[in-house]
Amino acid sequence: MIGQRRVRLWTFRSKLWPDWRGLGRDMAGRCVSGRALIAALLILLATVSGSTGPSSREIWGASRIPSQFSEEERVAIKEALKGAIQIPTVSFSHEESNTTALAEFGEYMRKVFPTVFHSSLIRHEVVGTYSHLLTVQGSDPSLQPYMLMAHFDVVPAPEEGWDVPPFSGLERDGFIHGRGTLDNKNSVMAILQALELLLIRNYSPRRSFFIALGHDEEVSGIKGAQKISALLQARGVRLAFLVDEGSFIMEDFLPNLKKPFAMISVAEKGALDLMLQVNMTPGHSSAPPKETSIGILSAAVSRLEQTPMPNMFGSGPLKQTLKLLSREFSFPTNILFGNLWLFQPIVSRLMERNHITNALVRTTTALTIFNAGVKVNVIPPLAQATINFRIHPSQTVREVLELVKNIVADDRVQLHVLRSFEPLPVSPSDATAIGYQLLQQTIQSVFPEVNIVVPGICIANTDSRHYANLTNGIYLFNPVFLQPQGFSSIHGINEKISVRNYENQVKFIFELIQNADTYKEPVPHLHEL
Ligand SMILES: CCCCCCCC/C=C\CCCCCCCC(=O)N[C@@H](Cc1c[nH]c2ccccc12)C(=O)O
Ligand SMILES: [Zn+2]
Ligand SMILES: [Zn+2]
Repeated sequence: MIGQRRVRLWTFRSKLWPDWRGLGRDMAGRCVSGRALIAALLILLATVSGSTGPSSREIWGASRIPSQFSEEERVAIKEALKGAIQIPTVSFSHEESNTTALAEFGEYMRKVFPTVFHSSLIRHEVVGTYSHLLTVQGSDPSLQPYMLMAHFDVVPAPEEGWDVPPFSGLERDGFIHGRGTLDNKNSVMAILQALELLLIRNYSPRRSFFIALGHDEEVSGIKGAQKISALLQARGVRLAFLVDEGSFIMEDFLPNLKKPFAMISVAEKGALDLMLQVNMTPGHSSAPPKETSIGILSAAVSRLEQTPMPNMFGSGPLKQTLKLLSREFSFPTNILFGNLWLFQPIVSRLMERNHITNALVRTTTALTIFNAGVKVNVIPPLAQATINFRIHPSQTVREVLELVKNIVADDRVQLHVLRSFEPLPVSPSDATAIGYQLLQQTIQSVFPEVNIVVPGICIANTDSRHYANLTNGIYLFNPVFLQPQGFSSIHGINEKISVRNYENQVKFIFELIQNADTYKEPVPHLHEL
């Protein structure tokens, strides 16, 4: 079976080792004939054909299907994404979504990926009316399954400000434009596309895996991801790891760092939606009281905005992120990041300077809704404001509430928790963490220009939290290069993905699935007593 031939290449390579160090010499150091040398090289080439770089050859060591796609396939790959963008699968609110489009998207996937949806290895279920669960049956039941996740609902996209209509899927200057090209139809389509291409090449996976495609992630995944998770739990499924959106290959996010780095988020912030409310006696605006509901509420809200939550730098995965990144910087940042035991106070302040890095070091406070008043000459009785806090992995909902009470410090301001959830536990990123290791190795082989892979924090929330009951290995990573401008386009205007980025995303998943099948647990290091 293709992909199942297990060749311990490193053993093979170590046998050839003397020749590798001194090409053209045999094990005794004598010169070997040109023909013998060519023969050895040919055997070696045949064995590793299809691997994408030296690192993948060394690590995976099995015969593989190369992630090379024909011209015709490359056209089909991008056209499939364009078609997906044209279906306006908008989640407007918890109550309202474009259900016609959600259903159409299901039909579209079946049409574009016929091999996936007709494969005898794959069980397809529609969950929560519009979400999709695919169970891909591997040949080796001793291997623990994993899950690839994505969502196909999108946030609304009014046309104002867009260079091209947001649901056109137009290709211009090497980019496919439209809502969902980064968040997150790219992942839905890339996962299915990679599997389609593998199946067409008769690949049959060894390790079982699930593909979970949510239809309501943008409104928190209660009807989709949560239901899929419950279904899997009822079936007794435990996952080795899962991969979802939430982080990228970052470019130009940190001053003085020009080289891209891949950030795999291993932690996701918690959240607290808090409504502040002030009730006062209504009256005629011609004789206003000294303080009104609006004034009292505004002052409280302003105090919250002006008093940032504590800087938590030093606890959580960020220290490790910067430590690993330090060698990518030049002087003096390399010294600062590399010696946090000494420079932590300075670095933690530096991180606060930019709104994105600030979100990595603390619980953020975002004033998002404000309501009061109905008429210009009426003092309103009621004023309400809603604040969205994103909770740092080292804090809890209770701690944030306590801090809020102390900052507001006014009994006339009532606090109502609309919704809250704790940060997700930090997933492992050590040498034994299969999900992290697989992602890291696949990044290194598919993107040789990316020097470094670091664990990070996801500052937003994803559907993955619904699966925390099934695994402790939750990894958030999209194999796509992202610049700050691209980050602003997510939920903003002019969201787009380059054709090259998208092709590489397909290639990445094509490789990842194969790597998951050949992954070897690291041998535990034995210490001498
Ligand atoms: C030193 C490193 C510097 C690197 C900087 C990092 C920059 C961050 C770059 C990218 C982050 C992108 C995050 C994308 C994921 C977006 C997911 C999303 O938009 N979620 C929404 C909706 C949502 C989903 N589940 C829930 C649950 C509860 C509330 C909302 C949601 C969101 O978070 O609001
Ligand atoms: Zn998303
Ligand atoms: Zn989103």
